[in-house]
Amino acid sequence: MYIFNKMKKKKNRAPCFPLPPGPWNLPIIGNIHQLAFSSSTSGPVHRRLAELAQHYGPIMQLKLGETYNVVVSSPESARAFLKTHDHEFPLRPYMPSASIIFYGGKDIVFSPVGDHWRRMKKLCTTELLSEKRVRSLRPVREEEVGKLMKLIGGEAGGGGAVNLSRLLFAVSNMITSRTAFGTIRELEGSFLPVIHQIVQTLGGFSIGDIFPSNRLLRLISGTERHLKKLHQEADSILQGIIDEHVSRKRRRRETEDHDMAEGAEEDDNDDDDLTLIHNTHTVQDVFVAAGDSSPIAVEWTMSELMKNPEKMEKVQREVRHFFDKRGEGAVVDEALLNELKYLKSVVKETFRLHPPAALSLPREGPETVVVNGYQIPSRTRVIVNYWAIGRDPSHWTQPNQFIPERFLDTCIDYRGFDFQLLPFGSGRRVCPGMNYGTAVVYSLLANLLYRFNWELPNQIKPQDLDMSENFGGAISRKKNLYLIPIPYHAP
Ligand code: HEM
Repeated sequence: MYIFNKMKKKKNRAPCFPLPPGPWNLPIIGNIHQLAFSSSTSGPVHRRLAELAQHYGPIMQLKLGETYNVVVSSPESARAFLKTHDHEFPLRPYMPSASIIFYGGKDIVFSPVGDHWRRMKKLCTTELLSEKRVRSLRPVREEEVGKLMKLIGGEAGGGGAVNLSRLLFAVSNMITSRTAFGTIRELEGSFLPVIHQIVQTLGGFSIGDIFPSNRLLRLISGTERHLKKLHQEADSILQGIIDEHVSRKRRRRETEDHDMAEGAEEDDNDDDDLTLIHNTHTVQDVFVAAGDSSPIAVEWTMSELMKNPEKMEKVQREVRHFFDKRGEGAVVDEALLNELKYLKSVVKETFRLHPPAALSLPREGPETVVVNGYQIPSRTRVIVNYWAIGRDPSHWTQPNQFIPERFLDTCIDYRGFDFQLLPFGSGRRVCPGMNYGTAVVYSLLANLLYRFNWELPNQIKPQDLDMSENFGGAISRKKNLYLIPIPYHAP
């Protein structure tokens, strides 16, 4: 509060407006202790922030180390920051972890809104990840998901449990690999663990990120060394893949030129080449953003369905009835999944309860801004708690219960226009990978539900399934989900 008050005295201010309310803070550490030791429920940061917001309100100030933060926790306040005042918060704060890992913040995620960001985002939304492009990648998804179903079918013979979490992460990265490089890379052993660790560091609450000016702290705590190592590993693997890809393309072009010189017809079917991008920043963004979020969404959906067997039965009935009409054991045709209303509601309900990105990445404005009657000083980090918004009791009845039916008679969607459901964010920094991410989620789920029945191992009762969360850039299950597949329409 002391420093916030000091900021109030600065010249560039709106003196008639108060700062947002917030808990009292200690010198140096600020409110870190309130995040570390909250009163009732213990748990990851997004839960603690939601708990504090119940006391201090949906626009709440927090000082964390050297940083000034405003946490936004209701649909109305999210609308104010992400729509009305969106343009006034164009910057990303300096976060040493992101700067080390993401090439000094030159990528889409960490660069400020400006010409460079606009060019990259346009490339993503209109070309690389557009609806048309995502549709054209359907055969890749269907093939990889098909392989996974065969693998699970093979395992099912033994009657044991499969580590569904691990399989989902692996297949999602296979799909991304083929999408990005046009080929499958052996990623599981080397690259995926590095990407996974990178995602975990991106919560924005590491010691280095809340004391950004204190390099000594980063050196003593070893975080700088750890981050540099992660960056070097990811960069050298990516560079190797990209170099190999570029030379493969060059060789192909030379062969084509040679063939044409010999009189053969030009093969203009460049769609065969699914390659998206040729620079390490963007490729790393794609792997970090795409790699974890889609499998996490499927992992949570399967967990909720296992916990709620009657919902599982209902969604399986819908998927099976729909595809069985097309012949027993039919191919799960992705193009038709849009017609499955209950499956769609199940996915929305999972995004509401378990948004893979529980908190937005922080943004800040160069000027002091007044939002909903509060003064937000320049350079304050604005963090939106998407997790808390999805459970806001003034918008959702029985907010902590898994009730997909609530979406059957509404047109509330997750595309960023309904502020009570923001798993992909909203406004200018909305997720450009939404079409790609949801296509993978629907394809995986429909197949898992159509082809297998599922049981919990070790006589675990549905109500006892552990739903603990990990905190990081994406909120996955703390413990891997193990399930026993029972073939139904197994391939
Ligand atoms: C289920 C899947 C996904 C979910 C739930 C998700 C969620 C999000 C959210 C909430 C944001 C905004 C974060 C904020 O407010 O600061 C975001 C941003 C972003 N996402 Fe996704 N995402 C998913 C899949 C993907 C995929 C597949 C890609 C790329 C292939 C992707 C690329 C990005 C990028 C580049 C940004 C940064 C945009 C910017 O800062 O301008 N996402 N995502």
